[in-house]
Amino acid sequence: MSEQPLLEVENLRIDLTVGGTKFPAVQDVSFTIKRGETFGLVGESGCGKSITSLALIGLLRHPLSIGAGTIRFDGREIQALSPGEMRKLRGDRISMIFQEPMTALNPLSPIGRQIAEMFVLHRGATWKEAERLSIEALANVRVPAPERRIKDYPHQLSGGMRQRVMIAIALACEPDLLLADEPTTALDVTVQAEILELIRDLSAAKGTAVLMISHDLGLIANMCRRVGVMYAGRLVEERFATEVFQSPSHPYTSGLVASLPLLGARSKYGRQRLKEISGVVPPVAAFPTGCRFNPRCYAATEVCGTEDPGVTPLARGGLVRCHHHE
Ligand SMILES: Nc1ncnc2c1ncn2[C@@H]1O[C@H](COP(=O)(O)OP(=O)(O)OP(=O)(O)O)[C@@H](O)[C@H]1O
Repeated sequence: MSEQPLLEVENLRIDLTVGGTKFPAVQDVSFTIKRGETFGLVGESGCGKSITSLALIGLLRHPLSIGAGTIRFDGREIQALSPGEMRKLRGDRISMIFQEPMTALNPLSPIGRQIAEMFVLHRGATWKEAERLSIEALANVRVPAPERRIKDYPHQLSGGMRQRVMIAIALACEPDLLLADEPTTALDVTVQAEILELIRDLSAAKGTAVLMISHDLGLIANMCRRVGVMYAGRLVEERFATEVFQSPSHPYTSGLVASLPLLGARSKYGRQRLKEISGVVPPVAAFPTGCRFNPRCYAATEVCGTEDPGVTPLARGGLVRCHHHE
């Protein structure tokens, strides 16, 4: 395993332009992902997880843009890549799966053809070879009778099967990094578990690094080695997944832990089970001064409303952004 991280995000800022004014929707976000590592971004809706992942693959569009910071993939700065190089990177080395596969699949094309296209376009396979490879790819994502299924159109499949097809397409070219943004949110619980297991097994078998995004800390902690907790565009804590549960440092993380059905009782701050964090994530243009979590924080003092806490490294690795962390 090479020492250099596969992905390095350094002080990323993403601006949201509204009426000529730029607001930092994401600010000072830094994290790294090593080859083969699973890293999760967690936080409530609107914290900036999705736009962070879009920035990594050059897919931010107006009114959003990268305002500052660097993103390096395998040592290369992605902001310096031409649109053509970026497209190639997306097809060959970084791929994505989303919450709703229907938006990514072509409704008018049989699924076998859509998988085969990946092998033809990115691997130079002939259509004949590509058909064989697509049957293999469907078998790998545990789709039964793949030689018959390749002729199906997306609407003929269940949500879980469509997500398997998306995973087959995403992993067809054996990418180094898979971005998975809420890949199971639209599925029912049993199917959700199967899909997560599939992502975990396939990425482990191929050594694919995964950036998993979810609002569900339980899911992220189960799937990922390290976890970044985002709140209002900032990374407020970054830890090994196991430590997030055992000793959350940021009150927001503690709130997320306390709101989990089975683990709530263990949280340092939330003794009650299923304790909710009161309030909502503010809109980008109304982020509070000081610590952005301070209006919702039970531990907030005067300084939290006036001064940005900055980042503190934690003794056992990781970091926290809080004036009163423990
Ligand atoms: N195209 C856009 N135009 C205006 N604001 C946007 C746009 N896309 C995202 N935002 C805003 O940027 C912030 C971060 O959005 P983002 O989608 O990254 O959040 P998230 O944490 O992934 O939540 P979700 O799970 O709901 O997608 C939100 O306040 C959102 O409203």
